[in-house]
Amino acid sequence: HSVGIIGAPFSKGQPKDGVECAPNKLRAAGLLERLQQQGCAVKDYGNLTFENVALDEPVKGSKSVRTVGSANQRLSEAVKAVKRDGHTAVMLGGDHSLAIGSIHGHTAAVGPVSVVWVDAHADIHTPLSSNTGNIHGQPMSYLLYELQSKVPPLPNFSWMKPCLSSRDLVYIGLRDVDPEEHYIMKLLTVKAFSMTQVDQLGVARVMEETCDYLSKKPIHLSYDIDAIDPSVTPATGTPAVGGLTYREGIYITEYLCQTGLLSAVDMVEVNPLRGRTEDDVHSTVSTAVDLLLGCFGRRREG
Ligand SMILES: N[C@](CCCC[B-](O)(O)O)(CCN1CCCCC1)C(=O)O
Ligand SMILES: [Mn+2]
Ligand SMILES: [Mn+2]
Repeated sequence: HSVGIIGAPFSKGQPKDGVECAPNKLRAAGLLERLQQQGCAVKDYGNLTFENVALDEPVKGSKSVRTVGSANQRLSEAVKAVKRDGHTAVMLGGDHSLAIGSIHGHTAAVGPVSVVWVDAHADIHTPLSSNTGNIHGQPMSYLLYELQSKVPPLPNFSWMKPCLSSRDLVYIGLRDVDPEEHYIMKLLTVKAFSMTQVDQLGVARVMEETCDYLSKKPIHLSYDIDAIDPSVTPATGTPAVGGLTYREGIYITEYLCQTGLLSAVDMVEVNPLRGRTEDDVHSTVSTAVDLLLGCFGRRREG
C-alpha cells in the first residue's frame, strides 16, 4: 500500500475546541511509523493551513460557512494532488465538515466513487433543516446530486459542485439520526446499516451486503470515530451510546482493505480535549490509529 497523509487541523464545522489537535496527536501516537512497519510506503504531506475568515456570520442558519467553504476548497485540492501522486489518500481531521473537500477532491482525481460512511450520525442535514447550524452535521447534503436543490448558494462554496449519487452511498453504525435526516434518507432510498442491523446481521454480513450493494468504483471510507462506542472512544464531540465495539470497528477496515478498492480514508472527530482522563484520550487516539492500520493491511492474526 502507498499512503499519502494529509493533516487537516480544522474545527469550525462544530463548536468544540480540540478536534484541530487530532492530526498531530495521531502522528505522535506513531501512525506513520506503524504503517511503515507493516509494509506501507508512506508520504506525509503535512498539515494544511486554513484561512480564518473574519466576521463569518451565520448564513441561513449555518455557522462559519465562509471558513468551512475555504477550508474545504484547500482540502479538495490537496486530496486531488495526493491521488494524482498515486497514493491512497488519508485525511486526518478535524471535524466531519471536511468530508466535503475530501470526497470532492477524491472524485476530481479518480471520477465517481462509492462512499462508506461509518458514523453514529448521518450528517445529511441541509443548511435549512439543521437544528444546530453546525456544518459537520451537513456535509452529505453538499455532496449529493439529489440534494442540490436543497442547498442554497453559500459564500466560499462556489468552487464546488455535487459529486456523489445517493446510490453510491452506504451508512454503517447509525444510532443518532434526526427526524429531518431520516426523512431525507428515506426519500433518497439511501442504503443504511444502523446499529439495529449490526445487531441483527452481525458486522460480517453487514460488510458482505455493503460490498454486494456497491458497484466496483473506488471506495472512499469516511470514518467518524464516534461510530465506535464511547466506552472505547470517549474523546469526541458528539458521543452516542450503543456504538460499534472495537472489534466491529476494526473488522470494517479489514474487510474494506481486502476488497482492494479502498482509495481514500477520512479519520475525523477525534477530539483530545473531550477526554476526561489521559486514558480516555489514549484509548480514543490509539483506536483511531488501529482503525487506519486495519485499512492498510494490518491483520490481527499476525
Ligand atoms: N445531527 C447533529 C449532530 C451532528 C454530528 C456530526 B458528526 O457526525 O460529524 O459527529 C445534532 C444532533 N442532535 C441535535 C438535537 C439533540 C440531539 C443531538 C447536528 O448537529 O446536526
Ligand atoms: Mn460525522
Ligand atoms: Mn458522528
